[in-house]
This record gives sequence, C-alpha cells and structure tokens, in this order.
Amino acid sequence: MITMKDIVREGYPTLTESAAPVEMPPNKEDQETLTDMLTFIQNSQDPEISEKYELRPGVGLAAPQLGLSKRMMAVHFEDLNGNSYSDGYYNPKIISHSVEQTYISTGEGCLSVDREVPGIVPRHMRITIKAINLNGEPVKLRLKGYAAVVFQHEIDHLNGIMFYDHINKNDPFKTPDGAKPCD
Ligand SMILES: O=CN(O)C[C@@H](CC1CCCC1)C(=O)N1NCCC[C@H]1C(=O)Nc1ccccn1
Ligand code: NI
Repeated sequence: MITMKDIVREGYPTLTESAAPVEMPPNKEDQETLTDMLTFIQNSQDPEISEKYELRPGVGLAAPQLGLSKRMMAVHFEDLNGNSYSDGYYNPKIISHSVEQTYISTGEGCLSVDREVPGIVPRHMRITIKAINLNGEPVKLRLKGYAAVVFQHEIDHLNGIMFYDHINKNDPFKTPDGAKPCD
C-alpha cells in the first residue's frame, strides 16, 4: 500500500517535469499503480487507517508525486454541492475552460510540499476534461468550483507545475479581478 514515504517532496525531478502519456490500453502495472493511488487517497481520509499509517489526508494524488513521470491521477472527495468524485484517470486533458476564475480562500497546500506557502492560487472556475478512467472508459467531465480546482491542481502536477507557481509574487493575497472563492 502507498504511504507517505512513497510520496516525493519538493526538489524531486518528477515534480517539475512534464509527465509522459500512459500507453493505452493501460498495462497491468499502470492499472495497479492507479488503483493504489485511489486507495491511498481513500485511506488518507479514513480516521483509523490515516492514524495507523500516519497518512496526511488528501483529496487527490498525481503519479509524479510517487516519482513516476506518467500522466495518471486519482481523486476522492465530495464538493460543497454534495457531488462526490472517486476515480483514477489516465491522460486527463483540459479541453476547454472559463475565463472566470476561482480560488480556495485559504490557499492551497500539497502532499509533496512540507511547508505552508501562503497566498491565493487563481484557477479556472469551470473546466471540461477528457480522460480515460480507471475502468478504461473514455470520460468527459464538466467541473466547476472546488472540483475544478482539485483537478487543475492534479493536472498541473502532470505538467511539472506546483500550486505556488500561480501565486502573485508582488501581492500573494491579491484576488484576480471578478474571481469568487469556491469554498
Ligand atoms: O496533488 C495532490 N495533493 O498534493 C494533495 C492536495 C490536493 C488539494 C490541494 C488543493 C486542491 C487539491 C491535498 O489534498 N491537500 N493538500 C495539502 C494538505 C491538505 C490536503 C487537503 O486538501 N486535504 C483535504 C481537503 C479536504 C478534505 C480532506 N482532505
Ligand atoms: Ni499536490
């Protein structure tokens, strides 16, 4: 099972490089990895398991965070409208997005970043994503608000982008014009 020791931290090369597409149909090894990634996120939110294995609770994980430069990510969370997301995705691609932006009012963190980095992380308010899910089915997801933020954070990892790369250097707490918080 994946635990915190398997998660690479800032400075590890896969966190700042562009990951390679996963060969489709996925081979056994990639399927096992993506399944383990989803299980880790679920475990991290389970009070007993997360305590027992000292897991930091998370809502998403991308393969580069395991030192694997592959375009795979997993999410497990419920958004504020009660929509729940729990799946793994191969080769996710944002095919369209709103001009309107949003952000998490308390900023973002990352399981690969062992420090607080204060500031607003501007994200697209709405995104449409195409991907292949864990069952190998092509999916098209229309996401907005918190769900859109989570998926953008994970897809950024596949492109070697960290959340703090988006924080305004001159005024970290500047909110982008017209942007509303998603939480
Ligand atoms: O790439 C993936 N990551 O780095 C894990 C991140 C992904 C989220 C950060 C902002 C949007 C996606 C993550 O989940 N976190 N960031 C660091 C510590 C907190 C934790 C978190 O938000 N936990 C959480 C939130 C709600 C409910 C349960 N747990
Ligand atoms: Ni992260």
